[in-house]
Amino acid sequence: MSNTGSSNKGQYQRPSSVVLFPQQVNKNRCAPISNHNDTDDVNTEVTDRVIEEAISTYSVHHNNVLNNHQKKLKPLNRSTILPTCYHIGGAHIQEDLTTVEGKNVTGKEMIFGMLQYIWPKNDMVIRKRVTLALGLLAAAKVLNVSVPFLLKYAIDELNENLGSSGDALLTMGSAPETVLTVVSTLLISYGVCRAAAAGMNELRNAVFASVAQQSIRKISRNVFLHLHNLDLSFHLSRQTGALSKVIDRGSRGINFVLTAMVFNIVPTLFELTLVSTILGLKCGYEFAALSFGCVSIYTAYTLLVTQWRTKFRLYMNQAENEAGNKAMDSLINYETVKYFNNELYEANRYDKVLQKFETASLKTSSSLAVLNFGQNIIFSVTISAAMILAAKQIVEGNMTIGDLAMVNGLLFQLSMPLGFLGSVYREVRQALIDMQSMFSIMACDPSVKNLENAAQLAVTKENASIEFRNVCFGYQNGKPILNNLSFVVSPGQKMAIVGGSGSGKSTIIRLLFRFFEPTSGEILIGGKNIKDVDIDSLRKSMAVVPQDSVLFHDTIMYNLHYGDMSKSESEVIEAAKLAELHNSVTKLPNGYFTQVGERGLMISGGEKQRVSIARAILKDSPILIFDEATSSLDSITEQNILKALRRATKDKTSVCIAHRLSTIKDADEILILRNGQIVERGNHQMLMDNASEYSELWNIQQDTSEKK
Ligand SMILES: Nc1ncnc2c1ncn2[C@@H]1O[C@H](COP(=O)(O)OP(=O)(O)OP(=O)(O)O)[C@@H](O)[C@H]1O
Ligand SMILES: N[C@@H](CCC(=O)N[C@@H](CS)C(=O)NCC(=O)O)C(=O)O
Repeated sequence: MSNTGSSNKGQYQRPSSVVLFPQQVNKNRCAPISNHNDTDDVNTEVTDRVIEEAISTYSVHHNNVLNNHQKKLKPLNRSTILPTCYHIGGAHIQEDLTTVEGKNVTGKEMIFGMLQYIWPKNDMVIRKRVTLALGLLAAAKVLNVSVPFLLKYAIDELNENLGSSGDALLTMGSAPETVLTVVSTLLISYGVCRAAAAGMNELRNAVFASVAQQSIRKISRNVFLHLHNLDLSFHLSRQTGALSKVIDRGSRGINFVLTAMVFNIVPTLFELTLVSTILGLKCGYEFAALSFGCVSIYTAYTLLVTQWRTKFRLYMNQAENEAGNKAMDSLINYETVKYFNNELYEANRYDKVLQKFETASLKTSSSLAVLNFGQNIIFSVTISAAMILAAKQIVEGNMTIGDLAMVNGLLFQLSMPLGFLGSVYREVRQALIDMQSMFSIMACDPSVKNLENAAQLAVTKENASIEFRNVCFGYQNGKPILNNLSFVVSPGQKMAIVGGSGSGKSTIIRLLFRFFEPTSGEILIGGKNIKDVDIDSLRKSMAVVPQDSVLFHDTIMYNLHYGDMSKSESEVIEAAKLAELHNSVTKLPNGYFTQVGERGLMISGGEKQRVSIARAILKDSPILIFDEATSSLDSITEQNILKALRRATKDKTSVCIAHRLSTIKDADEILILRNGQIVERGNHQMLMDNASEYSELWNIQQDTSEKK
């Protein structure tokens, strides 16, 4: 069994902040749907990090067989973890997340999934908020539409009461003071309505922000929990970094779609209907047709141009990622670059990608200019045409000058939310793709799951037996790993498993923990087939010291406490003493509150392994499993640990996987495994008495240690 624990040291550590592009700092906000707040990107990074770490700790714990190259986390480029519309100029374009694809999800399922969060069954507070936000939205739109009306009335009032010379003193109707009072009131109302509409929009944002944030939180939590409930095989076959991106983007996608719907698409449609109806009723059907026609042409033009220019953004994002990776790779290889005097070469290589970025970026901005200019022309032509029509009606005596101002105001206001249509379209499309990835993971079912009404496994020291009955297993069809394996470990006994690399030792542990199901045969614990019992209770009955001790990026105390969060600090320290860790920890600058660093890289391999042992001791389960528990220890520590292990395993059933035979000499039974089959079995003395493979191995190891 190879020890991959120490090799973690060579793994890539993501730099905390490498800002390679100044643009990445200049976040772009989509004004009409700006419910991100300034802390969003920081939070995203933190959430991303926490999720990635938790999942990677999970997969690394159980993923000893994957080689280090596969296990390396793909470095996250900063831009890929920024929320939507914080990316350079707006959307990110879908990267290849095929590694995390799950089941196919229909649009209906996605809408239903989304509604569960925005209109939750048992949360009246959220429902009230959504209703209030919609009410505010309708009120704001009505107020907005009334603004041009107030202007119209003010102009008409002035116009009707002024003399033809325009001299205010030569009023034709009411007294000048009265006219002024009426006009002032109308114009003050104009200002109040404008301000009130803006105020209601802000209030609506504030009311809905909490719904959106709560749904993001709930979704992220649910997906996270779901990921933990999925099979080990799911995690082994997927990239952890990509998984965390799926959660992040998917939940943000939902937020984006909701926000775009509630704040942009639906209100704009509402306003369009309102404006067209008013224009139709008040000014005639030509005006209604004009506004409808304008919006239709505008929409078609925007969608077409947006589709055409999306490829420039794709090139830009690709070049950005490439440049980020090149710079990162070059900086990681800092020493190598120096050894070979290749600084200029590296800079030129980097510059080539920057050139690509520059070209794509220029195309993006010039195509944006085309889009914006075209959109502007469509509205300008419409407004001009509408005013010419109005002027004609005024001349014919069917409309007033106030009506002309009203038509202008209504159409101008309509153009405002439509100014972001292209971005909203692009972002919503992207959000739907992101949501699809997330919902399809949510639709993945774990293949190992509890039977309905599965019984709790109640294992005590007295009945803590383990039995493998004719167990066969293979990870892939046609490649058997365990071959008709049978053995029994009685309560309180210590069994050892010895065998070459790849002989299937760790697989036995994975089957015991029910990370996989045997192809045939049965596994019994405490006399119960583990297939029939509750998985949680099964895993509670065993404590494991894994081959690869990966720690959480927290303090030693936190990592030890992880064995059993319900235990007190003094019990944690007691466990650390039993695992011969206490003395090493007290020598550290912050003692138990020393940070262990990402994946525990800041403490030694031996210390990490003792943390694992201590937390297994803390878990205090009737069955203890050691997968090469002493592999990272020097001989002196090993002796101490062995003492500790003997103490820990006293009265407990234990299974020890070991390469160093000295560590399992006292086992009640030793199994020698080859190609998933037991080739020799017996206790140390019995095996030594025969001319066994074990005795040969023992002698070789004794010779080696004597030579040392
Ligand atoms: N998830 C997996 N998918 C496919 N094959 C796997 C998987 N995990 C392990 N294997 C293969 O199964 C075989 C047994 O693996 P296992 O980890 O049980 O060996 P081991 O005896 O513990 O080896 P080592 O001493 O090197 O840890 C190996 O050939 C390994 O490549
Ligand atoms: N009027 C255009 C552009 C709107 C706009 O300015 N969008 C912001 C993002 S919310 C932006 O920076 N876009 C850059 C781009 O589209 O390249 C449209 O309808 O899409």
